[in-house]
Amino acid sequence: MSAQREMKEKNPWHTPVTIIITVIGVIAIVALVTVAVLQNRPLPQKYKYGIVLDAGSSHTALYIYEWPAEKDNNTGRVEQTHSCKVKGPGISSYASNPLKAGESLRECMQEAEQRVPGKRHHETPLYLGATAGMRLLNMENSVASDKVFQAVEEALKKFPFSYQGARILSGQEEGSFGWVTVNYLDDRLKQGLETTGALDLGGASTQISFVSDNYNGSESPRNSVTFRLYGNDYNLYTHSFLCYGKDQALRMTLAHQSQAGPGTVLDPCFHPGYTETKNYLVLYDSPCVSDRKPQGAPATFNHSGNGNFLECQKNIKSIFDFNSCKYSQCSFNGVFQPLLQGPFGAFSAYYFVMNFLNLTNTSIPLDTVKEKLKDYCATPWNQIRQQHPNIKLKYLAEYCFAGTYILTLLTEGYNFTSESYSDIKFIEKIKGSDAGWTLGYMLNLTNMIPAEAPDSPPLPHAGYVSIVSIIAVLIFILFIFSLRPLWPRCSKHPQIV
Ligand SMILES: Nc1ccn([C@@H]2O[C@H](COP(=O)(O)OP(=O)(O)OP(=O)(O)O)[C@@H](O)[C@H]2O)c(=O)n1
Ligand SMILES: [Ca+2]
Repeated sequence: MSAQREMKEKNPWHTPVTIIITVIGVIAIVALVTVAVLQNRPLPQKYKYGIVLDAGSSHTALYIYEWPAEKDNNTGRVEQTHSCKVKGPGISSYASNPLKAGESLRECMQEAEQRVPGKRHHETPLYLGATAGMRLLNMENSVASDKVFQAVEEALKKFPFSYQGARILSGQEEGSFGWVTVNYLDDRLKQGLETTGALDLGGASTQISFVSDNYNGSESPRNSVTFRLYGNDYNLYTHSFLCYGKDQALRMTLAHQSQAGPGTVLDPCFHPGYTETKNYLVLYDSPCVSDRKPQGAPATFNHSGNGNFLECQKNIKSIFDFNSCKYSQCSFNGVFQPLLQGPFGAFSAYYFVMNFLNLTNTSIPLDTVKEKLKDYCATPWNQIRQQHPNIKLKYLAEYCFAGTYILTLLTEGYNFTSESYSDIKFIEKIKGSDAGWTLGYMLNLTNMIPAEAPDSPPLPHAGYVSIVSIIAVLIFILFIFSLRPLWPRCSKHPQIV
């Protein structure tokens, strides 16, 4: 018994000095780590907001973007939190009743008022950008387009946001901001990775934008846009084809066919059994076709389908000029285009159409895609209607044309081949945000992408805390060892006295 007590008394860790040192040391480490954690804890997130209205030719959509308030220009953090599709047609369709254009936006704007926290309203920038529909209206009747903008402006100013103006985007802006959006959302800009090209198909115009190594902008300066983003220089090729959006391309194809003579148009791009009476005035009411209006045409014509993919493709090709090119290489209509390069994201109507047709998988060989489309076009209209009772008839009737147009534009127009077709991805959203020009437009106008790479802390928060803790423990152990002379002597084999 007494020998055991002796051993206990001689245990060096049980001397008062070491116990006090240990307690003080533990308290010091806990204090140090707590201070480090508290000091560096991310502050409770506060968000800022931005609103962009995309006034397209076929419809207007409102997008709300959100980003952490303290990280305005710190990369890849802006996200779309809400979108609202305005009921009715695009604002350019209200040329004869501009007030209605303003009114049409009210519902989505009220939704935005609900979605953005009240105390942020006054500092939330609100932009409206109009694209090809307003470009065409402006060409046709600039007084009418000014009136539409006036009405839209008055309607938007009634809301508590920071209204930043409504304007028509140039084709270059539309194309290049779409490219910025896609590459920003994919985190390609910040990391200086190979970029993704952008293909946007709207109702009235279409854009192609990509970076190509063999293009420095000198051959066709009007197709060149340069950006310096996060310390990298980009020389972007971009072109917008006015009138080559899905709806205007359909008009041009129809106009081409109706030149054969008034009466009935038997259209291979529409399903067998499809038949509608259409108005010549409506068909030719666009600067894209107005010069082709036949003389002395009757008021209406009968538009019927016979569903033939190859014939449809032939008709569609007739709206492209593949012959004139004063550059080293062209896409079509004498427009310069450098060699295609890299992956491409194809969005808007590219996605709507190919998604409907179940053809978004581009690893399917192009020939198989064409076969499937051929079968789809040949399917009787009655059967199509029965299979898709919930799809808007106007869209439904046009998917055969639209699919054929998309393949023709990509392969004959932009020169994608059976091989490079698989470089295209049909996309709707990237990480929850819609692909389109709106996000890139807002990032640009709010200076949210810095020209130079931002300074970032060398370590993430968790790494920092771990390193501080490990170092603190090491210092403590060293401290204990430095006190060795104070340790009471201990012997390995305590002797029984
Ligand atoms: N589910 C849908 C939705 C739209 N569309 C078609 O897609 C085109 C509209 O594409 P969008 O990108 O919305 O065009 P806008 O932005 O309105 O037009 P633009 O960019 O030319 O101004 C229209 O032809 C419309 O018929 C479709 O086929 N299926
Ligand atoms: Ca568009």
